[in-house]
Amino acid sequence: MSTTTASDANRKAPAGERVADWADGRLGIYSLAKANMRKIFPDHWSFMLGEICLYSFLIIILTGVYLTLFFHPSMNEIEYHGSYVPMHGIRMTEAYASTLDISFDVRGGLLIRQIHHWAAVVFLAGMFVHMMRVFFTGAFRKPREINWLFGFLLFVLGMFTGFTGYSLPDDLLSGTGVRFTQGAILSMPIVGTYISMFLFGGEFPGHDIIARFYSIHILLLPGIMLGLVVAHLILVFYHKHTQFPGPGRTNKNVVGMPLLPVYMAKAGGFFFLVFGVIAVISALFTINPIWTMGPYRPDQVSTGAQPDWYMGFAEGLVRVMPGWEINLWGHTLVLGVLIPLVVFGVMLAAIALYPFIESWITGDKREHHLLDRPRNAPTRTALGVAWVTAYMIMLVGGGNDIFATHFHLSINSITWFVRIFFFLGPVIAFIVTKRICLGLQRRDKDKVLHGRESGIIKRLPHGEFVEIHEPLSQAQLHALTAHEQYTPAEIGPSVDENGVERKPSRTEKLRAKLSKGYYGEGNQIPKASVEEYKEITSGHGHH
Ligand code: HEM
Ligand code: HEM
Repeated sequence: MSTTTASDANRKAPAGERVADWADGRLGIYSLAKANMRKIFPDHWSFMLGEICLYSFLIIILTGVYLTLFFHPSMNEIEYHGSYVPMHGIRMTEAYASTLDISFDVRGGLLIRQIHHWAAVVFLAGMFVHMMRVFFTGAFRKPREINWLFGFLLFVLGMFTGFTGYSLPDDLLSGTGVRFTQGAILSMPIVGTYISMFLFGGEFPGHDIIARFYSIHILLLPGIMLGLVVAHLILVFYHKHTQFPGPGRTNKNVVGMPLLPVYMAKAGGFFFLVFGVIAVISALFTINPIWTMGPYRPDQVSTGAQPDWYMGFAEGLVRVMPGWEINLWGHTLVLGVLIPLVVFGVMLAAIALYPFIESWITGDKREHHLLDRPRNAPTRTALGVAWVTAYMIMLVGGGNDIFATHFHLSINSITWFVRIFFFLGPVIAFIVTKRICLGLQRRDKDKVLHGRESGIIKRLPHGEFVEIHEPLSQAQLHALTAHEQYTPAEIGPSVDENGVERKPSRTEKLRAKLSKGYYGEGNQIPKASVEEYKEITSGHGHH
C-alpha cells in the first residue's frame, strides 16, 4: 500500500492526462476504449476489401460536400457565358452550367469532381469484390446473414446513389440515362405512368427532376447508407471477424493483431493509400468530360452512350432483349423492357436471399467463424462463378456498340452472342468451376498423403527413376484437412411415429435433391482419413 505525501497531492497531472480525465468523466470513453482497444483482428489481404469500401465512401462524402458548395440543382434555362468558350451563347440548365463552372472556374473543382466520380467507381467495384470475398469463403453463414443483408442493401443503394449522382450535371449523356430510366418506369403495368408523372412532376423531362435527384443524392440515400455502414461495422465488431483455418484457429477464438496500436496504424495508413491512389487516377484520367457532350435535349441522343459500369448489367438486359410488345384490353405491355426489369430484380433478390437459401438446402444451422476455402464448397463456388459470368456477359451487352466499333464487329452478332451466352455461359461456367474445385480437392488429398512433388528426380541403385515427395509441415497438413465434410440432408423417415406411412412433401424432396447437389457423392472428394495417412506414411505403399 502506498502513502500519499503532501507533495504528491500538490503535483499536478500532465495537461494531456487532465484533458483525458475531464473527457472521461463526461463520456466514459476510458472504460469503453479499455474494453475494445485490445480487440483482435485476424489478418488476410482479402479483409482489406471492406476497408477499401469504407475509405472510398468517406472520400465520396468529403468531395461531395465540396461539390454542393458550387453545384446549382436547378433546371432553369440560362445562356452560357463562362470560361469554356466553345459553349458561349448555348442555352442550358443551371445544373449543367454550374458543373461546367466547377470544371473550369472553381479552384480545384475539376480534380474534386473527378475524385468524387472515380471514388464512386472504386466504391462500387470494391463492394462487388468484397461481396465476392464474403460469398466464396462462406462468411455470410450464421450468425452473419443479417450483415450480408445490410451489405446487400449498401450495394443496391450505392448503385442508385451513383445513378442519381451522374444524372445531376444534366448533360446529354446523363439526360439519356434518365430518359432510359423513365422508359423502364413506364413499362411497369398499372403504376408505371403514375410513378413517372409523380417523379418528374408531369411530362418528361419537366422542371423538377434534377432538384429531386439532388435531395435524394446528397441527403436521402447517403444518409441511409451512413446508418447502414455504421450498423454493418458494429455487427462486424460484435460477431468478431471470421478467419481462415490454420493451426490454433477454431470456431471459438480469433487469432490476429490487436486493434490498438497495430490494426489502427495499418488501417490509418491504408486510408491514405486508398485516397492517394484515387487522387492520382483522378489527376491523370478524365472521367465524364461533360463539356464534350453538351447540354441535355430530349430530341437528341449521344452515340456511344454508356452508363457507369455498375449499371451496365441492367442496360445490357434491355439492349439485348427483343422489342416485344403485347396489347391487353387496350393497354400496351412493353415486355421488351418489363422482362429485363423483372430479371434484374430477381437476380438481385437471389443475392440477398442466398445465405438463407443455402442454409435451408444444407440444413446447416450452426455458427461458423472459420472460413471455407472456395474449393471445399464446389457447388457454392460454381454458383458464384456462374452468377459473375452472367453479370459479365450482360456487361458486354450493355456496351454492344462500343465492342462493335472497337473490334470491328457487327452489333447484331454481339447482341446474338449475348442472348445465347446469357443462358449458356453460366451453365458452362458452373460445370467447369465445379470440376476445377474437385480437381483441387483431389490434389489437396494427394498432397496430404504423398507430400509435395519436389521436382527432384532421383535414380535408385537398380536404375528406377523416382520423384522425391517432400512431406508437408504440420501447419500445412492442418490447413488442408481442417475443413468439415457434410453429409447431404435426407428426406425424413417414410413412416411417422405411429407407424403410418408418410408421404414426403414436394419441398422435402426438392431440398434433399439440392442438398445432394451440394454434398452428395461426386460433389466433394472425401478427405484423407487418419488411417489412410498412417498407412501410407508408415512406409507401406510409400513410393
Ligand atoms: C459501404 C459498403 C461496405 C462497407 C464500408 C463494408 C465494410 C466492411 C468491413 C470493413 C468489414 C470487415 C473487413 C472485411 O471483412 O473486409 C466487412 C465485413 C463484412 N461485410 Fe462488408 N462492407 C460493405 C459492403 C458489403 C456488401 C455489399 C456485403 C455483401 C453483400 C457485405 C458483407 C459483409 C459481411 C458478411 C462481413 C463479415 C465478414 C467476416 O466477418 O468475414 N459488406 N464489411
Ligand atoms: C455513395 C455515395 C455517392 C455516390 C456513389 C456518388 C456518385 C456521384 C457521381 C458518379 C456523380 C457525377 C459526377 C460527375 O461526373 O459530374 C456525382 C455528382 C454529385 N455528387 Fe455524389 N455521390 C455520392 C454521395 C454524395 C454525397 C454524400 C454528396 C454531398 C454531400 C454528393 C454530392 C454530389 C454533387 C453536388 C454532385 C453534382 C456535381 C457534379 O456532378 O460534379 N454526392 N455523385
